[in-house]
Amino acid sequence: MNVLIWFRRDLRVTDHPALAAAAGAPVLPLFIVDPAQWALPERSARQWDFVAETLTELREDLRRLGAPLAVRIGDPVTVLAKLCRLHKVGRILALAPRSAAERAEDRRVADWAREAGIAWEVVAEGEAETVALQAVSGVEPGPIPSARVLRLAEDRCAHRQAGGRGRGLLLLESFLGSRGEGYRDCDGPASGERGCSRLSPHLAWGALSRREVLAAVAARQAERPGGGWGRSLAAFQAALTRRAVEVAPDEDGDPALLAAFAAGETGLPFVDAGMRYLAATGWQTARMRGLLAAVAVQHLGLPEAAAGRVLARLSTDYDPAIHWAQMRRVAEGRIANPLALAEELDPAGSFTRRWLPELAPVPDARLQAPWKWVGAGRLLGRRYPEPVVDPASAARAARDRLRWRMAEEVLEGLDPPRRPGPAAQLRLDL
Ligand SMILES: Cc1cc2nc3c(=O)[nH]c(=O)nc-3n(C[C@H](O)[C@H](O)[C@H](O)COP(=O)(O)OP(=O)(O)OC[C@H]3O[C@@H](n4cnc5c(N)ncnc54)[C@H](O)[C@@H]3O)c2cc1C
Repeated sequence: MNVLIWFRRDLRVTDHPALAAAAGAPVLPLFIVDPAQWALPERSARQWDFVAETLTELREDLRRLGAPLAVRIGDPVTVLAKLCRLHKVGRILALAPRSAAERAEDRRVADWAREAGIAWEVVAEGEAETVALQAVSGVEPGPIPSARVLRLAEDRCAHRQAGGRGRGLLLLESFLGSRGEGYRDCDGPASGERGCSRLSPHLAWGALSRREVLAAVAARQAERPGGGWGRSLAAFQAALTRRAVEVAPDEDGDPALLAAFAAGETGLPFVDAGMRYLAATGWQTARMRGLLAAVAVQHLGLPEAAAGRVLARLSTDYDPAIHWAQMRRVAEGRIANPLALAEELDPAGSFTRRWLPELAPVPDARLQAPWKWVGAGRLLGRRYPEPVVDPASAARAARDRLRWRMAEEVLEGLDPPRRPGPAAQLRLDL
């Protein structure tokens, strides 16, 4: 019986139990580009470009094993139905879904498959041997579409990470070989660029499996059990095994504030520098993402969903299963202090100055609060915006809102928002 392997956020041939389960039968490996998913506001061309590069490499890896990847554009059920009919497929295998949207899609596929008399199996992630494949004959691989073909808006990201498993493996090697030693203390926006693993887009799209990265970490731990390496590897392991739960986005917010936040034009220099860095690279450290999300939700009062969509669209590694859980954690967490955090993470101001060249005339002492500078009148509202909120009173208002919300939830008999425990806490300052 011909077997179709449906690739989704598992773009690899190693550690792929669904591929291994199909061994012996003719297989049709498939990736479906669903235009409805790619039209969502949290999706962007930078994400697709990364995926397209990863698919190109996956196609080559699968071709070497014996069955190249087919790529089709369309609604998943329609595409699957057509391919099953054309190529006499009787069984479809896929790895388990990770997000609510994927789980909903799986329910639709299961209903259709039952009606159509096709076996539909979801296989759990895990270790698996890479096996030689026999291709279903007569399948046109089909082009991997460009972002333009998918009608994704133009999206300049000058320093985007390149896709492909090979790139991911190189990052893993350099991280475990040298870059990772100071990982535990690398949460500033400048040090994090080199000191973090930068594996997130590769993990988000499954070009590397979490299991194989954890196995490589364990091997390194055996070589370097203590000291800086020991602490950093333990912290990295904790990040990799953090639970990812999706919280569905639902609301919109004040369009002017949202636009200022998205453009890095809030008038709060460290926040704007962080947003402009994210826009230019598609990546940020966890601590900076926490600050950006916190300022958006707490100080600017933007709904979690609207702020989350802006951050998601700019992130090459957007992963719904991680992203919305983190947004919720930040929204319910401690109130951030962007000025204090700027002082801690960018004490010399070099990161802020690099991404906000218009602040060149502002002296160091006023860099993070240019409205207090005597020359502010020549700069603010002209080359750089006035702050859209006063950080201190916005923080007080956010604290009051959070207290009210907790009180209301207790009155309604619900659990108050859980505060993260010390180990998991985003280190945002009060
Ligand atoms: C508001 C907010 C939104 C976020 N959205 C995303 C997202 O869409 N995609 C994403 O991959 N990460 C997201 N994160 C988590 C984290 O910021 C990134 O994983 C990290 O910055 C990616 O860089 P890295 O690969 O160098 O991470 P490293 O620090 O080297 O960590 C290694 C891997 O561990 C995993 N990881 C790290 N932190 C977390 C976490 N808190 N929860 C679950 N897994 C984690 C990631 O897969 C990451 O690649 C978000 C964090 C916040 C605060």
